[in-house]
Amino acid sequence: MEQTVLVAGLGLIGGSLALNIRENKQVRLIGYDSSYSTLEYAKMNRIVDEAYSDFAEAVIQADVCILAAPVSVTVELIHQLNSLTLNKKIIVTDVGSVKGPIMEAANELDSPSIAYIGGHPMAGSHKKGIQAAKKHLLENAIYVLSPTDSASTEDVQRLQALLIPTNCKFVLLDPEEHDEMTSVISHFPHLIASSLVHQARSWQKTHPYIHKLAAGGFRDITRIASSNPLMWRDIFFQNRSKMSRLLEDWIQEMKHLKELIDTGEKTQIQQYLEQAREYRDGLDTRKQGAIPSYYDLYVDIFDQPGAILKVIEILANHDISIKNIEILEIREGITGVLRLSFQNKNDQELSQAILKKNHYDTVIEE
Ligand SMILES: NC(=O)C1=CN([C@@H]2O[C@H](COP(=O)(O)OP(=O)(O)OC[C@H]3O[C@@H](n4cnc5c(N)ncnc54)[C@H](O)[C@@H]3O)[C@@H](O)[C@H]2O)C=CC1
Ligand SMILES: O=C(O)C(=O)Cc1ccc(O)cc1
Repeated sequence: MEQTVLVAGLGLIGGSLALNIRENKQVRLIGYDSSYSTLEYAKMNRIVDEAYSDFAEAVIQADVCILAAPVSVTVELIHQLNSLTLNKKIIVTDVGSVKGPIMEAANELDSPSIAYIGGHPMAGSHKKGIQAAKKHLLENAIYVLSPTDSASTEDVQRLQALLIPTNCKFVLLDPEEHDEMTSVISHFPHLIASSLVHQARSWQKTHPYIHKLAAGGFRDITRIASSNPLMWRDIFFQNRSKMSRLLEDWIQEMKHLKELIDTGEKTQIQQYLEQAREYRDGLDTRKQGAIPSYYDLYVDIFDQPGAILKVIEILANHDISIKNIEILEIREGITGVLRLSFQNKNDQELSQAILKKNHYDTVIEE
């Protein structure tokens, strides 16, 4: 049976979902966005069958609607749904990073035609827009679903069936629980990453070359500070009370650390670091969470012109796609290390075997 699926908001996440859903030949895929250039891109690249700049016109045709706009816009679109006359049943879901305000609006929907299922794929990237959309973006990621009372088990199963090509893993969660957890492991770390960058930036006035010294650690911990500022501003304010509470806790924690440093409490500082290391090492880094983890392979290379290109070329010749490349500790005249990240274990192990055959020293950290 053919069904019409609407993706409302064709950016990084909406576009990536569309690239998966269009695999299903039983689906007529339509898109809505406020940006004409996005709609044009989606049509030209056959990401959607039809493109609309009017939400109402698009949604009345849909059997399933995926709201993939910023969280505050998603709330507005849900309010808009309440003023429309829908003459057939529709499953509505969203992908918003904060669930509270969205589910509040969804619970106020009074049309009996709407089955609302909150959603949040726990993967993404620092990029934005449809040009950054990728079919494999959500591979192995946790996909949180929060069905309202308006949605039956069959509705949830229908939505899951539509999202099968993404290869994500579904988890049912209460919205409040979701927002508390994501505030800790996703939203708050973004604020801290940005604050660390600001700290380095202000020290640059004293030490103009400070950025040249920034090694792997600083780059790792601040990677997410390169994310989309508009989206994160929206997330912080939509999850404002939880962010404020975490900031309060953090300030107390920093005061405590300052005291330990000022009074020379070496044992306590060491314990603090040991406890953090133990917990961090215990996290299953191979399973995708809010921060996608990749399968890394470390390759020793010599600092010669073209050394990096050679490694990439070898893997490209075997059609292996590298998700991230980082150069660690390259110094003139000595061996350097290349960290290659892959999307899955198979690519990681295959690359190791191929590079070994080509006489490279490689390591996979367990
Ligand atoms: N970026 C990420 O890593 C993740 C984002 N999310 C959530 O996904 C949602 C979308 O985020 P992204 O795709 O990253 O953002 P994006 O900026 O790439 O895409 C947002 C899209 O919504 C459109 N849009 C904005 N205002 C609109 C309006 N009034 N009407 C119609 N369309 C409008 C934009 O033109 C754009 O195409 C957000 O709610 C975000 O919280 C969820 C998981 C990961
Ligand atoms: O790229 C990263 O590290 C992310 O943090 C991606 C991300 C961004 C927003 C979400 O709601 C979920 C995941």
